[in-house]
Amino acid sequence: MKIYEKAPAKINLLLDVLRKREDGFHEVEMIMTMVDLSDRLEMEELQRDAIIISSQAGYIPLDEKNLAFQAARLIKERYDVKKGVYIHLDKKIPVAAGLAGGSSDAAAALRGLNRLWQLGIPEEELSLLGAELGSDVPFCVTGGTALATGRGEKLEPIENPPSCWVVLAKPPINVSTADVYGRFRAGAIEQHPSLPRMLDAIRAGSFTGVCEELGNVLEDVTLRLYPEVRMLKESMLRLGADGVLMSGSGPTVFGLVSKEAKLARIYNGLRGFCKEVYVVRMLTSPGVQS
Ligand SMILES: C[C@@](CO)(OP(=O)(O)O)[C@H](O)COP(=O)(O)OP(=O)(O)OC[C@H]1O[C@@H](n2ccc(N)nc2=O)[C@H](O)[C@@H]1O
Ligand SMILES: Nc1ncnc2c1ncn2[C@@H]1O[C@H](COP(=O)(O)OP(=O)(O)O)[C@@H](O)[C@H]1O
Repeated sequence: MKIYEKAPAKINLLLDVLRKREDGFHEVEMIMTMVDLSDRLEMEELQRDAIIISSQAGYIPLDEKNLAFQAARLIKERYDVKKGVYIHLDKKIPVAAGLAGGSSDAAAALRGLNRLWQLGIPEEELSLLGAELGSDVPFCVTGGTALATGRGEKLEPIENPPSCWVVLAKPPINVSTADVYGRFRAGAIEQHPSLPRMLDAIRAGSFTGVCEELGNVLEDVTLRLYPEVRMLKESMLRLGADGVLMSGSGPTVFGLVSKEAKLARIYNGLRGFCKEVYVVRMLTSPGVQS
């Protein structure tokens, strides 16, 4: 039997870092939501005890470093599954981009293998398993829109933000999440984003409010290291995006746009100097709906 599972990219509408913890991770407050730019996983049961990963993308690991491999190994070990699986990853999400592509693949593998092997694992338990693979994996398991705290694994579902267009642009640099957190200095942040105001804007369904409250303290590190990310933000705003922010640790910049008529100008303007530009919708169907 073959099954398919979609693995959408996430964006952080708000990302605040509160402090560094004893375990080396950072305590965060984030508002995360999904966008309609997705990898697709094809999963097929193998009678022999093996995990085999393939992908059309030449630039990701296909061995045990692959997060989908790690998800399959974890679920097999934890639920004593003797069968194997062949997973093909059709990658569309740019890698090491701040869009949680690897984490979403891991989450999709957990959801898919739960179905393929008929394990009946409840979503909360899948989410806990996901936390063993990475801080962003639990959110990718549940999807929707959520307030994420702790190191990102504690989730509270919230209403979806007002639906809009999302323009994503990834400059040709690879950013390491560990490196960005490693360079982050809380004392250097002059103004933290306001979580209560962002939550109010989302609850009120105010697109303008959401655009005004966008904020990510990790920009302080990544924009200093890579001035081209700052330039990209400025260009997107100049071209007419309503609100602009870097996603996660970067380097992808996203622009929220309410009017379809503005998209061509923004896309064409960005494509003049940035090869990877995507125009997608915010994914507002799953999760809690206002
Ligand atoms: C910044 C964010 C925002 O959503 O996303 P990305 O830019 O990676 O997409 C996340 O916090 C990234 O989550 P994720 O990519 O799952 O990170 P993990 O694999 O758990 O951790 C990678 C490394 O980042 C650092 N890390 C991660 C999360 C956190 N709350 N504090 C940290 O200090 C640690 O050094 C850790 O070793
Ligand atoms: N299935 C996967 N897809 C993409 N990257 C993966 C995958 N499995 C492991 N990786 C590795 O994870 C790292 C981070 O990738 P990704 O999740 O795309 O970035 P980010 O956390 O910035 O959104 C990359 O260095 C990549 O080699």
